[in-house]
Amino acid sequence: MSRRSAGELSRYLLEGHLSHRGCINGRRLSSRAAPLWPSLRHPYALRHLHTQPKPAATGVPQPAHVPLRKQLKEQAKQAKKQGKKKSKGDSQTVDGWELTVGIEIHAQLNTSRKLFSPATTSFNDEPNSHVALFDVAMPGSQPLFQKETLIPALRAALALNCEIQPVSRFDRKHYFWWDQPSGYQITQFYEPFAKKGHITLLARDGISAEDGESVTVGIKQVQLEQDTAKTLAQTGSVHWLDFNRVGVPLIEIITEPEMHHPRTAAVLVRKIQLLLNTVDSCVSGMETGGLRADVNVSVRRADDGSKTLGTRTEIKNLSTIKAVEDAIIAERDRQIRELEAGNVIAGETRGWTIGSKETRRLRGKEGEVDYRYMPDPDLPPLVIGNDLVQSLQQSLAVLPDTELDRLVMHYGLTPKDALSLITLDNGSRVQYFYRVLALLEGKLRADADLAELPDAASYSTLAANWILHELGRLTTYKAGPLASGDLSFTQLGECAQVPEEDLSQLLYHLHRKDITGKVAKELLIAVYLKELEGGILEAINANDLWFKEISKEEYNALAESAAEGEDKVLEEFADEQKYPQGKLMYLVGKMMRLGPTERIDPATAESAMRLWIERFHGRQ
Ligand SMILES: Nc1ncnc2c1ncn2[C@@H]1O[C@H](COP(=O)(O)OP(=O)(O)OP(=O)(O)O)[C@@H](O)[C@H]1O
Ligand SMILES: [Mg+2]
Ligand SMILES: [Mg+2]
Repeated sequence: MSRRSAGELSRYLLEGHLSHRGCINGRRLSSRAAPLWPSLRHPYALRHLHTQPKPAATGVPQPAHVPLRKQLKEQAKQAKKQGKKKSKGDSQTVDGWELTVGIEIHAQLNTSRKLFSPATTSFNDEPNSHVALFDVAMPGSQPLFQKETLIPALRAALALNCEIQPVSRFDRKHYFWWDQPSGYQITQFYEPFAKKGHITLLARDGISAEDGESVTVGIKQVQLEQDTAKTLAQTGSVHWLDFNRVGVPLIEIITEPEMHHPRTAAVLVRKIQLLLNTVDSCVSGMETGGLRADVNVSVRRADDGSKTLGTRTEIKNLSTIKAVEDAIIAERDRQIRELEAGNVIAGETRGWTIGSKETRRLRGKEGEVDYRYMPDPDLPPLVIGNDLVQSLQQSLAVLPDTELDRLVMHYGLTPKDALSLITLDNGSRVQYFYRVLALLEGKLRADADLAELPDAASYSTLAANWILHELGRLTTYKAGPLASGDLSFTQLGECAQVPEEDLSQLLYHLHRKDITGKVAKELLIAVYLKELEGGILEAINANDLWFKEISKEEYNALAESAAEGEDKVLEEFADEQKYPQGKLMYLVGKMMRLGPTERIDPATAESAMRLWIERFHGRQ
């Protein structure tokens, strides 16, 4: 259940199980000795650079990032809206046409080194402070493959069910732009390290209803490649360059053209993001620019008997899941309009701006010839031993589908809560859940009052509910003392704002009904605001917050008082098959108001009210 650290697995590799012959005349260049590469601050400094549109756009300027949580919220809102609509109004299909989508995903690997230089990867440090000579194509420098970068890449390929190739090679893909100092990107074109994988998308993942219960999409290949420098546009025609990102290892995941509905394509991107995160291949997702998607779209008439797909256009650099769906819909509709008007579709690269309705042409689609692919003569083949592959396969983290099943079956969570837990905070929230649960379980086990451990679902759902909803509520305040920012979790699931020990102690007393939900919520806020002097127990004792529940007789008397003058409401329960929950809650609410609220347990009050109703109708 818990993750293995990258370091632990790296040690396996460093023991020499990866056959690596090094690079021709490879020279180790210390990252400390790397020169500070000056940013280009003046437009004239760019005079030797092409100003034609950039032909390949793996690392073009970053559009505004939308936090994952916001993306999920937006998606939920949209799904709700779409759920209410009749399928006719849904935009997943167009009568008479078939859509085909294939996706390329570029994801930054979770490594501390660049792909071909010993410079360390860094995204928040001073610009140009992590740059080796090779990264800026300094004459005389040569690539030196950093074998540790292979570990997260292999984990990703295994999670995508790929066949790992024992021998793969690196190629040069040429294009000229200021973010690529050597004039070519080193990638894997002819012989990638992983091929023939697949991923299964399920109805519960949110695929389009037209795809039924599940759809399996082939992964054509996964290849290793370099990222480009980051361009920071300034006013006028000035661009600043940060070479910290140049040479950072990426994987490109290429799917087969096997998706036929926009939402299913968006779900694929989200699921791959979750998968990469779960196996620690990538730590940053779309929300921080660590993962970007290019979508390839074509249409053909539904009655087209031939096996040939329509001409594809490619929309580059989509940075949110919603953008994937929206851009596909817009491009599909544009292509259909063109074809219906008797025009042909030109193979081209197009762009998409968040919030717009139309894709826009960027340039004609560059092909193999434009890129002048050639094997990189400075890099030997990459030879991957089967023992390494097997070890990584065995130590692979539990994949999201299996984890979701377990959260639902064993811990009793709803699929929706289970999915939220797994998805939030790049998978750290579910790790926090396990940490809290382990402590809570320990406390329940040590509880001398309990003859046996309660049903796992009873305390797991309580913990999940608090970790998702009550913790979530803490950070929704825009003003006041609670507006102290988002909760932050480490990758292993530690949370400094609400330490697991405090939350588990709080949940332990809540589960035992030692304290009320209201008191528990106040204690949580106090923990978050760091207002507690000692721990939870000390705070309960010091403020005498223990729940002093009223007696059974008092519950019954309260039920009777609440029912007084409510004959009309009570009649609604005449048919025992129909038990109007809203009316029942109305009566329970009345009980709470009539009695000493802080001494009443709503669940026990509900049972007392039910009993009273049954007696009223002569059924008990
Ligand atoms: N007719 C089609 N309709 C929709 N998608 C297609 C079609 N033909 C190919 N694709 C998809 O286009 C993508 C091609 O990606 P690939 O990386 O192989 O080539 P590329 O786009 O030319 O390269 P790059 O953009 O990396 O320079 C794949 O995801 C594939 O499934
Ligand atoms: Mg590609
Ligand atoms: Mg492409």
